[in-house]
Amino acid sequence: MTAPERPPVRTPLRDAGALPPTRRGQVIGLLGGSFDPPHEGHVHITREALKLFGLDAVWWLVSPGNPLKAHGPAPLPRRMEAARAIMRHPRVHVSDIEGRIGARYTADTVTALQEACPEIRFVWLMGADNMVQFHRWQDWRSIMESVPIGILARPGARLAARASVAARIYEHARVPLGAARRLGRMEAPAWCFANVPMVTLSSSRLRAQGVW
Ligand SMILES: Nc1ncnc2c1ncn2[C@@H]1O[C@H](COP(=O)(O)OP(=O)(O)OP(=O)(O)O)[C@@H](O)[C@H]1O
Ligand SMILES: O=C(O)c1ccc[n+]([C@@H]2O[C@H](COP(=O)([O-])O)[C@@H](O)[C@H]2O)c1
Repeated sequence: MTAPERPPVRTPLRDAGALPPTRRGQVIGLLGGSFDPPHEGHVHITREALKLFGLDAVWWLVSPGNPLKAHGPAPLPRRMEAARAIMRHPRVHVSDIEGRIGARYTADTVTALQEACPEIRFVWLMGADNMVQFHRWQDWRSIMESVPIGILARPGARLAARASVAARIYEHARVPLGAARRLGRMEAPAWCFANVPMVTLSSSRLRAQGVW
C-alpha cells in the first residue's frame, strides 16, 4: 500500500512570526483541533488541563483540516475568530501556526515546535475520542515517543480510550493521575488519562443544529 501524500512543512516556524512569547523551562499544552466551531467543551478541557497537568500555558492549534476527516472545515480565519471570541484566558493562546507553516500532520507540527523552541516542554492534549483512533494518525508512535500526552475524558469515549490500541501498546508509559502535574517534565513516552467532569458538547452536533 502506498503512503498518503505528505507535503513537506513549508515555512520554518520562527520565520512564520506566529509564536507567542515564551520563557525557558515553561510547560505548554498543545490542543489541536478543527474547532469547527469551537465550543464550551474545548474551553472546559483547556481549563482542566491547565490545572491538572500543571501547565504554564495552552496553545490552541486551529488546524487547516483533520487529515482523517472527509469533509473540509469552515475557512480558517472564521474558526480563528470564533476561537478567540470563546477562549478568553490570559494563559491560553489561539494559534494558526499549522496553516502558516503548511503542516497538516501532528507529527510534523510537534517536530517543528520542538525544533523552534528547544527551551520549552510541550504536552500534546486531546479528548478521549482521539485516543481511540490515535493509532491511525500519521507516525503516531513517533508522536508518542517525542511528547508527553494528556488525555481528557469525553462522554462515550472514556472506556474505549483506555482499551485503545495506543493505550495497550504503551501501557508501560501510563502516568497515574496522582502524578499528572509532573507530566510535562517527564520524558516521552508518557501519557495520562484525566477523568475530569465531562461536557457533552461537540462541533458536529452544533453543525447539525445549524448553530454554525
Ligand atoms: N466535549 C469534549 N470533551 C472532551 N474533549 C473534547 C470535547 N470536545 C472536543 N474535545 C477535544 O478537543 C479536540 C478538538 O476537538 P474538535 O475541534 O474536533 O471538536 P469536536 O467537538 O470533537 O468536533 P467534531 O464533533 O466535528 O468531531 C479533540 O482532541 C477533541 O477530542
Ligand atoms: O496527524 C494526523 O494523522 C492526525 C489525524 C487526525 C487528527 N489529527 C489532529 O488531531 C487534532 C484533533 O483533530 P479534530 O479534527 O478531531 O479536531 C487536530 O490537531 C488534528 O490535526 C492529526
